[in-house]
Amino acid sequence: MAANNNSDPILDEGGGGGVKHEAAGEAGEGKGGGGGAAAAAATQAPAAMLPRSGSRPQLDLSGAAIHGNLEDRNPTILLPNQSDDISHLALDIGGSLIKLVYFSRHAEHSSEDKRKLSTKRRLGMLNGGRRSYPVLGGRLHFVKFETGKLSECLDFISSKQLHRGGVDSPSWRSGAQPDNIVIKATGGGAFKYADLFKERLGVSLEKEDEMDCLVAGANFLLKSIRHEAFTHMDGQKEYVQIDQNDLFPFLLVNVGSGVSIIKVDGHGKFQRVSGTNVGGGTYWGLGRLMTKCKSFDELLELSQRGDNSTIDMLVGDIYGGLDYSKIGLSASTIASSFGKTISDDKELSDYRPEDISLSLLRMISYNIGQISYLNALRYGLKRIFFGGFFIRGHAYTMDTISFAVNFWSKGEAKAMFLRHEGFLGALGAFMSYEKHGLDDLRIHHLVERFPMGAPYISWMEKFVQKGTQITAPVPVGFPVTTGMGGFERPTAKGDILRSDASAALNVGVLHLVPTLDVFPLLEDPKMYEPNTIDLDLNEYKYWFKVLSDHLSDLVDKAVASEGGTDDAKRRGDAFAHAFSAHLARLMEEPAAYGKFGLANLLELREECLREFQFVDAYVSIKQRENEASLAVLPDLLMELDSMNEEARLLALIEGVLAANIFDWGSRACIDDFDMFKKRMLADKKGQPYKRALLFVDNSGADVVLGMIPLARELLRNGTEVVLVANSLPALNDVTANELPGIVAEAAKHCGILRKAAEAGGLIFDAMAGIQDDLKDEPVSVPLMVVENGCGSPCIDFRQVSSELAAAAKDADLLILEGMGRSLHTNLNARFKCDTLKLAMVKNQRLAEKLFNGNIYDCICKFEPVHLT
Ligand SMILES: CC(C)(COP(=O)(O)O)[C@@H](O)C(=O)NCCC(=O)O
Ligand SMILES: [Mn+2]
Repeated sequence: MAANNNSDPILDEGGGGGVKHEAAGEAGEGKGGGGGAAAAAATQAPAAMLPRSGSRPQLDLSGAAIHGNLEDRNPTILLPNQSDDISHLALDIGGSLIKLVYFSRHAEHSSEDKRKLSTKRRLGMLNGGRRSYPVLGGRLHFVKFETGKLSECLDFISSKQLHRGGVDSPSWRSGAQPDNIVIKATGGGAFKYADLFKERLGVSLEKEDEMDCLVAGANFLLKSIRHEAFTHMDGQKEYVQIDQNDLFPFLLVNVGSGVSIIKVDGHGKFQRVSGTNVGGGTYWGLGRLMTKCKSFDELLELSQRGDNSTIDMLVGDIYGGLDYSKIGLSASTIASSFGKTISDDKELSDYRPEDISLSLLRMISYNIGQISYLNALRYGLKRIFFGGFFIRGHAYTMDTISFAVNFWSKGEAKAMFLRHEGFLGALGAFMSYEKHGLDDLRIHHLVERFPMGAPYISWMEKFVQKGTQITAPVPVGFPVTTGMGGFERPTAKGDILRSDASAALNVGVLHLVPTLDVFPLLEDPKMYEPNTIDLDLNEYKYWFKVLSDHLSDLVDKAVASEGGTDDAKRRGDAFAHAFSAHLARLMEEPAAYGKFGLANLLELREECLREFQFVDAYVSIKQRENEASLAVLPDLLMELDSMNEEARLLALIEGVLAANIFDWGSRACIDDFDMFKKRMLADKKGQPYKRALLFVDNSGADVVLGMIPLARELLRNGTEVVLVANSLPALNDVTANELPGIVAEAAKHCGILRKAAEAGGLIFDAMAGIQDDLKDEPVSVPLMVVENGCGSPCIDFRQVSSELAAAAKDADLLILEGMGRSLHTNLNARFKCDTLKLAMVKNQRLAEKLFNGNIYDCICKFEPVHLT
């Protein structure tokens, strides 16, 4: 074991073997050992600040100027000399693997039509008359290659022109030659392969210190990604909520080819306190010699069928099958790794490769766990984060390390793992660019997506090549024999190595969306959890079945929405495969993509459709239903107007529920209508709500005959109404783009709606001439439309559009409608203003589970603030 001295051998080449590159979110099998010279001499590096050196590609800030009002929260910054599509690439070239992190710019070029501009102005978002401009918006991609296959990596960079700012950059289009391009790189390979990069790509590698990068990467992940760190004990993965104010100090253990142990005290403040030369490279190297395995993952896979008791000398072997309980050791505890082989009269070939692999894995994992714990003890640290590609998301490895930390610390210290385990160094190198744009990012600006399409080859090529192979394997169970001091066999669930397709899917693409905000009316954003029910394995199984059962119908609709062409059919097929693979992967390991609730699952389906270029699967169905509903709206409005106020309010609420598919025979399982009525009609007569945000759900009857008449009633009472709709299509939900057209049609039959829509800038003709002058008093309170920032049937209030956040500032009533927004999510969410949740329960199981009720029951849940 390496101690904390300067004599650790420097580990470098871990060897290659195995298959091609792997990209986050694409099919591809990761092979090879851990990262570079991380276990190099355990020098007592002084606390260091991460250096920031300038190099290209970077933002060209020359001539930068703020336009508009200097007091704006997000003032427009114009960079006249900056090309639109910038891209950064950073590398961590380790002994076994090359890790790439690259950024692609995807600025939101959303059209700023008259309606949007008018709404933004009314919401106070356009002080100074210019819209705010996202200074940074784009995607962070994570890709890895084997160091032994460096030329594949170079081909990848070259094919995507990552070294020149991406395929979309103007310099690439104009065929300009790169001159003096510098790419940030860390790991030993940054030195070793510098000439090759210059020769093949014409770029210089600017070396960044490996430890600096590891720490910067880990700190970024722990600060910015909600579900990054998790514990793994006895097969159970549990995500840990990191308190930003109580993160430091911690111990960071990076298990690459070798192991670095770093005490982290803050951003840029750390000390490499130890290391060990017994790491991933050791496991892979010894394993390869002893088993003839061709790849790291093959070796790891072998271990899962292994029985180490044929090789390791156990306490029971020494004590005649008994525990040595006086010192807390069970009979199954390993007394001496490989100890049994000394007394056997056997050759290497007499041992099963499976058993050898498991003995090796246990020996090395325990050793890493133990050394880490001793260093934690040395500095009084309770939290140890493990990273590096040795871990490989492998459940048994994590369980073994956790066991060692827990066992030796008697439960005092906690082992935690990072989902982006292998990318710490590359991320840190990325962050060493002078302008990487990540500094100001907050958790709510990042959305992780799990695309199936590869960045390397197009999804179409991939599916043509791989066809139905893109499925996840069926998990296999192992006997559980956990005992005092250890467990004999791999017991962790999900310890099956994922197949080619799914292994790559643990880390998604990080979308950086600076326009997202936390909804300001959330009572306690830190405690907020959007999902109403926790998906345990049974719930997962149930919803997987629901989604699988709906899949072929959805594919039919999606294909029809694109004209039923051959291309659409192929994409439909590919979508079905991809989504099924996601489901299979999650079924195998529900926590694979982070903490994943029903809302995430429903959103994944929509994202997957979008990935396969289905813009709006329900487009024609929505249109048909809108037209049919608009045709009966005048009669409904007439009927409502003939009622007294009290009867009308009841009819309106019932109408919303009915249109959300209401069965008249059903009962209300939560019925706060009287309380709502009291507030609306009796309590504060003459004191109407100032502004109501109505979160609308489905197209057709739901919005036209349900929510719009309810909005009209509020407007009639003098309440400003903001209709909040999806930014992107999801099922048959109405979108913010579609709503103004629907409102304009509805307004043809109703003066209240017309005046309010004019005042809110939804109808322009009648406003011609006075539109741009806000000094003119509108004749009615306004009716506005804002997008919610979502493309899902549910809503996560931690990440909403800045438009919605602005609209919320003056709101004193929220109405959440539909199952997705008020039942699957937000049923238990508390807000800072009165809230009405309206939904029809369209699922028997949920009705029973949540309310002991029945399908088609309704909820009308009113939560006035003064009662909370
Ligand atoms: C499909 C939905 C998520 C759509 O959300 P909604 O429009 O109801 O808000 C929801 O209606 C639902 O979960 N329905 C149950 C589907 C089923 O049990 O088959
Ligand atoms: Mn819906």
